[in-house]
Amino acid sequence: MSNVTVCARFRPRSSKELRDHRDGVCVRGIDAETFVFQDDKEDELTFTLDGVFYEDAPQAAVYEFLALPIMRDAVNAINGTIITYGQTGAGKTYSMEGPGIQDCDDHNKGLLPRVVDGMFGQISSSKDIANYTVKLSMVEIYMEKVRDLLDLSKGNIQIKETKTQGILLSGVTEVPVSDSAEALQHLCAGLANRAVGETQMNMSSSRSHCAYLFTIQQDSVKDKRVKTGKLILVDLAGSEKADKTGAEGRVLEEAKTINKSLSALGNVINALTSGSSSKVNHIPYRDSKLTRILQDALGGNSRMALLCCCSPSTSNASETLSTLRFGMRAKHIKASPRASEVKIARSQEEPSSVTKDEKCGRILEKMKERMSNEDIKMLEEVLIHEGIISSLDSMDEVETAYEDIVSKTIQSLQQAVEELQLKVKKLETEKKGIKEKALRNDEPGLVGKMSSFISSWERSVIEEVNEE
Ligand SMILES: Nc1ncnc2c1ncn2[C@@H]1O[C@H](COP(=O)(O)OP(=O)(O)OP(=O)(O)O)[C@@H](O)[C@H]1O
Repeated sequence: MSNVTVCARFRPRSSKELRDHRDGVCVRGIDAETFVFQDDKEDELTFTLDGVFYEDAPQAAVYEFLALPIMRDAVNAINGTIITYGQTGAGKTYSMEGPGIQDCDDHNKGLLPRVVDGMFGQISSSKDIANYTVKLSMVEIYMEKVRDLLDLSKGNIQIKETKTQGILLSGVTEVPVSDSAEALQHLCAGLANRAVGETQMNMSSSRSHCAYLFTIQQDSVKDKRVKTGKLILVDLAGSEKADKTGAEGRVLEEAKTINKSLSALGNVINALTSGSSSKVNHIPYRDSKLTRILQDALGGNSRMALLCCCSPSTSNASETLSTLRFGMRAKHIKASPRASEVKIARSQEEPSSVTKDEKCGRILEKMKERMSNEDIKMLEEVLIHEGIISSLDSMDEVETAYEDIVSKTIQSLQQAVEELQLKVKKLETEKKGIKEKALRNDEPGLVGKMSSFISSWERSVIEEVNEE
């Protein structure tokens, strides 16, 4: 089990911060992993993360430590996710993209162009062992809608889940890219589309999440085996609290939606890190589009790196502290990424004797064995009503949704048992108290009456617990 890599990056102070808070720096570096942070009350807190990058850290250092190992694994079919998190203006986009995607000098290039260069570099040095196909998608999540940045006509991409491929963006544009220059060109086009959308919708990129998705498929030259790695880079919306932005009307609604999706991310991380291993812990991935897209990454089947971007200025100390706390929490997620399922290339595959209809039929049969027709109908209605699925076209969806319902049911039953156990404990304490009181009163016959009353009461409670 390897943990998520969590790093902090402090940008240089902006001219405004230098002007307004000349000496106000809330961070003192100790070494490459540890720093001391001074909060609003001037209390000193020591943080140790996997890495910390101070204001003079070059972009290359962030890439080599945080992204390079994940990129290498993705080319070897181990899924990876790299996320930048932090308040608006903390350096997320600078870290992710640099000052620009194309035509940027080598020194300032951000993680994204470096990942693209590194990925195609590695692919070209592995050409004798496998043929690679890389596909690129780019989406923006704004007000809980997923927009295709490579085709603006697709304004509401649906998220689906399949057993074999995990989370999928249904119908999203996937452009094949054969080298670094081609990939960067599409990324630039996507970013230009993002800017067009911003103007059309009168919004700012700091209020939406942007995800860059690479699918890297390798067909082994030797045995025609096919492996696929997914690499997702996410530049999150600003994490500042809605009330701090002083926003009103629609902008306030946007801020609340961003906060909702980022707190959904926090809740997922909390659920992943606080659940006892003996319990089936419900993870609320479905609470936001962001957590749903990141489900595979957060759920463990992916390597993950989180860059907590921070301002070093005292004026931003409280936001910086909440960014760092988020990072500390994420550090406790346990990840156990595995290489994607290996399958034989289609041309070599045995012709499948099972048609899709037959497969669906078998799944339905299996479900019918466990449930009555009425139950199945009710389940369908619940799934549609709860928005878990919109129709029952895909059997994969039905299966997943069924598992989701089962897991939710187990969780609520566990909760009910816990509540009943507490109730029993409370009643036992009360019983003890009543017994003691009766003994103290020492009335002939009363103790006998009380204890037979308590015994029958006890029996009825135990029966109630057993029934529930
Ligand atoms: N490490 C750094 N070195 C130099 N300049 C930086 C660094 N990080 C950020 N900056 C500068 O700080 C400003 C804000 O950074 P950036 O736009 O990346 O913030 P952000 O977190 O992406 O904000 P938003 O949420 O609005 O997108 C930019 O002018 C950027 O060039």
